[in-house]
Amino acid sequence: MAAFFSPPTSAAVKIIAPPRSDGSPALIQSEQLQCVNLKGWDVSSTILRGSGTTEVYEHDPFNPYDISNPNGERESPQQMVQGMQNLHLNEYDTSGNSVLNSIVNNGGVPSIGGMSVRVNGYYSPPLATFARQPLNYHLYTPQTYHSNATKSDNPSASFFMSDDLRQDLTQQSELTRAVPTMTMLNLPEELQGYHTLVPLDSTVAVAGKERRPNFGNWYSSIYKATSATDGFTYALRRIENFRLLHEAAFDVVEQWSKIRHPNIVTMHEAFTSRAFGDNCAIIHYSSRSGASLFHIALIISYDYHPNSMTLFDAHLKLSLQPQRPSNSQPSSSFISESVLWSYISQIGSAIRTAHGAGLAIRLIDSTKILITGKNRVRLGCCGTVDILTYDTRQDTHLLQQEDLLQFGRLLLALGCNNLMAGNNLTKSLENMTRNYSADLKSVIIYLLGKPAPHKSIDHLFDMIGQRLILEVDALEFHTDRLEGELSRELENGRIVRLLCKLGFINERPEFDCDPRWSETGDRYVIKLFRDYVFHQVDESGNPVMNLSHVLTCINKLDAGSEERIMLVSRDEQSCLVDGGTLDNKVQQQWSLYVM
Ligand SMILES: Nc1ncnc2c1ncn2[C@@H]1O[C@H](COP(=O)(O)OP(=O)(O)OP(=O)(O)O)[C@@H](O)[C@H]1O
Repeated sequence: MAAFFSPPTSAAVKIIAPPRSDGSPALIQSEQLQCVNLKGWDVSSTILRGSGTTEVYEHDPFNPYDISNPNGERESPQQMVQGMQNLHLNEYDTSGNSVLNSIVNNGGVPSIGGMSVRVNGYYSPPLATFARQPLNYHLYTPQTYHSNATKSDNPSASFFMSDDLRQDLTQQSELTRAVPTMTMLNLPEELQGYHTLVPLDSTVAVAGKERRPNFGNWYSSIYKATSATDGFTYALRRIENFRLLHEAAFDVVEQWSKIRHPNIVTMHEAFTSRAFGDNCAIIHYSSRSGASLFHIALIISYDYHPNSMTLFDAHLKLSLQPQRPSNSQPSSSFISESVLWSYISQIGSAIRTAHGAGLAIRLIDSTKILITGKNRVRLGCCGTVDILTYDTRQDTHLLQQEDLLQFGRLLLALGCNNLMAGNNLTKSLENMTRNYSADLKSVIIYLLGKPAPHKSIDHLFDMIGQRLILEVDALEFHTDRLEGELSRELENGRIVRLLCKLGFINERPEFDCDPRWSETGDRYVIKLFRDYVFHQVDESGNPVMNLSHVLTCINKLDAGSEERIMLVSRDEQSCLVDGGTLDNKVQQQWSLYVM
């Protein structure tokens, strides 16, 4: 609990009566005090102002913050400042002098980070348990990232993460929690510890649609599934009618699952299953039982990246569509050079890691590379071909050379916006010359060159070093942006915590009949504050639903703003002006009843 909620703040409680109609300070009579029913207030530090200022100290034995003695006597301001000597307002300051220094430097008025803070006896010696006060926590985190959202467009927008990021994250979270619909029948309920299977491939989801082998000669499909073991969501690739002749084919799983790379979709495990009841019977040979008939599927589990799309879908699909009428929008457009360089460095880096581990990707294809964020790509099914072709083992060096060729073909297809670009190399390279730099063309020519001992992915990185610097810069800008977004959410977390505290305190049903509860003391002010924030009405009596007002009020409350607000009782018979002390009241009430 303590990790989530902040300790008391140091602002003093101050109640100031509204001025008279002629502007002169109000005189508070004892009858008026009765009218707002001060019984039960924490008045130990209450200052009532007006002509003939009255100070009232009433000891509350149940209030841990009340520092007055039972006779109602309290410390003088000098004693209070002396009490401060034991304090560290900044809990991270180990010098022991931070508060004293700030008092001295501010002419006797304590200040933190340039802001004056009012000090009362809450921090005096009898309450040593409240000595550590991380007040910095209550200061605003300034926005560090300047987004396009301007306050004038929508004042509350600056409090929240940007719309595009929120939309992305919401969609991802929604897709992660998606459950199968009625049209997704015939899926196993349980599959070796995975459940709630949802097809990710449209060809599986649409029943009766004609299918073609889509993974070499195999039929493949992919499902989102939840693991019963760890509760995480995974992508299960299913290769239909797979014949596992050697258990050793799965050895490669161990190698691939160890590879953690930001541009490789991590493999977790592989197994065979009959749960799908694959409709082609196959012969399964086992040395112990001999040949047998099984309907078996190979299942490989990978990290699930919600809302991802393949490079093919993103860039090449439209180019395959029949020509549209001339007056319609162009069906495809060329990828910008910077995006292509970004793909080169990301995919190149993934290949480099795999080759460094003695592995080969073996399938660098636009339909198997996922875009999982803005220009963020990941190789999607590393290791699957290794399992499928275990029986026809090949030299790793040759396979790695083949990776480079496939990489070159992919770049050519993306650059020419044509899946078949590799079929006419000369024309495709001419195309590239027209649209892209000579450097890019050289990279593609290098990758498409004949396999040779010196040809390697490392050499490719020697060629593109300069471009990598730009990629690193772009990544760092992106990190800055995300950190900026995160700092906004930090503020929102703070607001939610405060709202939770208000919710816990306001109108607790168990005290409903107790007049000393919500209609008295700090609770009453907190209740009126809640009305002030949420239940205002306009001149026509319609509710004011102004989110900015709510956020501003809650932020001011949390920061202990000195601003004074008029709180009016529901019967409009009494009103209070609170001078920025609500944060203490909320904290005290919260601590009294919850901690
Ligand atoms: N690990 C994954 N996490 C999340 N989604 C994935 C993952 N792997 C694939 N997908 C999604 O599943 C869909 C189908 O993937 P698949 O590999 O079958 O490619 P495809 O586009 O259907 O190609 P093909 O025409 O060869 O079937 C793709 O749109 C892809 O975005």
